[in-house]
Amino acid sequence: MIPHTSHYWLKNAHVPASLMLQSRDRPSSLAVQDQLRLVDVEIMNGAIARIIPVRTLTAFDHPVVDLQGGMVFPCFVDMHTHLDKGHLWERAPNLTGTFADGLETIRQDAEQWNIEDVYRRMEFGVKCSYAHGTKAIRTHLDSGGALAEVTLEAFRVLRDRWADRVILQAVCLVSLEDFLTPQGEKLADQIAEMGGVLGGFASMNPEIEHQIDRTLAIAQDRTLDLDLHVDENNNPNSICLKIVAETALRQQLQQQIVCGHCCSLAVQPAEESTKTIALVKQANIGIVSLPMCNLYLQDRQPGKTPHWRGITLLHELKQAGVPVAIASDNCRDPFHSFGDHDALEVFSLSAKIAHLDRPYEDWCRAITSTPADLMGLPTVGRIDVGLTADLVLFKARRYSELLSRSQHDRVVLRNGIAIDTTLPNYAELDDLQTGHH
Ligand SMILES: Nc1ccnc(=O)[nH]1
Repeated sequence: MIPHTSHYWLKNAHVPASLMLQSRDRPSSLAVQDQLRLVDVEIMNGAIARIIPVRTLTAFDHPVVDLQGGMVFPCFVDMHTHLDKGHLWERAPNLTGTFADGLETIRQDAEQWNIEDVYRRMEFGVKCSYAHGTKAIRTHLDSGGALAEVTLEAFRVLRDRWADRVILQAVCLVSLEDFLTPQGEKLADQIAEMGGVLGGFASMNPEIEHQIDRTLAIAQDRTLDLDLHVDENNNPNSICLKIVAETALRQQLQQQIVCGHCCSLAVQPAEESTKTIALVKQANIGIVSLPMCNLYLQDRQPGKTPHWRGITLLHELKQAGVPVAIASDNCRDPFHSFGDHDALEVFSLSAKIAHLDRPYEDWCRAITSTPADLMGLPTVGRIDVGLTADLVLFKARRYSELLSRSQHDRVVLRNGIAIDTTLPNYAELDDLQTGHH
């Protein structure tokens, strides 16, 4: 379908207005309900050369692909994953599906992790992600004790081998109390050396204020951005997000903070959550929600029907001007039995879980330009003249069509060239599923 030439046109493309800077002054050509613009896009030498309203040109002097109104997205950004844990469900299933058993199952399995095992499972995840149209991925890496040697090294090799296809960012994942110890300081140094992001798991305990204070100070010292797991529970007394925001304001922290999960915000009284959201906005914190994993883990009690959806206050945060992203989180591991690293599936399910369809507005930014900005990648996740032609082309012409099918026949362009979107075969990992146990 895409011509083998470096100069061609994509004609009749429906592009979300909010993903194009230059779209703002042209409301007349929007497909109003879904806020899409119908445009012709000129691709030249791997980049976007021109974007013009349809029927501006009557003749084209280069090959033309007529998309017939199909939607075009920029390549996706998946900003919260756990590639190191991925694809070990068969050897480490979570038999109750609870968060506590997820933690314990991983703790046991990780005793046997080595670089090859972690590398191959991580690369499997990256292959899926790339084939689905993702261009940038941030992964947390379990880094407690000796694990850091394994996960950080496997990550470095993966990042370098995939550098021409996927931008990979690493975040360490330890309990925040580790940052009160010399080992935590050493980990922060390693993260700084590899250009990573400082992360950890915050949960309520008598020392939490001190732990958060120290973690933020360590990041400030090394000019590291932060990406924390906070309040991944349904306990209204879990207020780590609020403490992070207050601490950042008090320290006048300059680094970008992202907080993931923030589930308990949704079960707090409105006067509490409103105050916290205002602090989050003031502290310039970005929020990433993990709707698929939290739907799986939250409110799980064996034999009982779940009552709540596990997501944070996506709408209220966004209305307050807080950058809100959504991401995959865990795939086929003890924290989430499913998942294929498909950002479109994340968006599609999130639209249904969180009602991102009333209206669709600019929610498409939550898997594209918003996480790109939070990851410090201002040219990724949008469609504009001069940017690389990294695009995902769908047959679907409207959101109702886009979000009703898996879109497995999508075309992914990287540098204007269609890539092979074949997914890796699960059998590639068979020898790892039995090797340890
Ligand atoms: N949701 C999660 C929490 C902590 N660790 C994970 O891998 N996933």
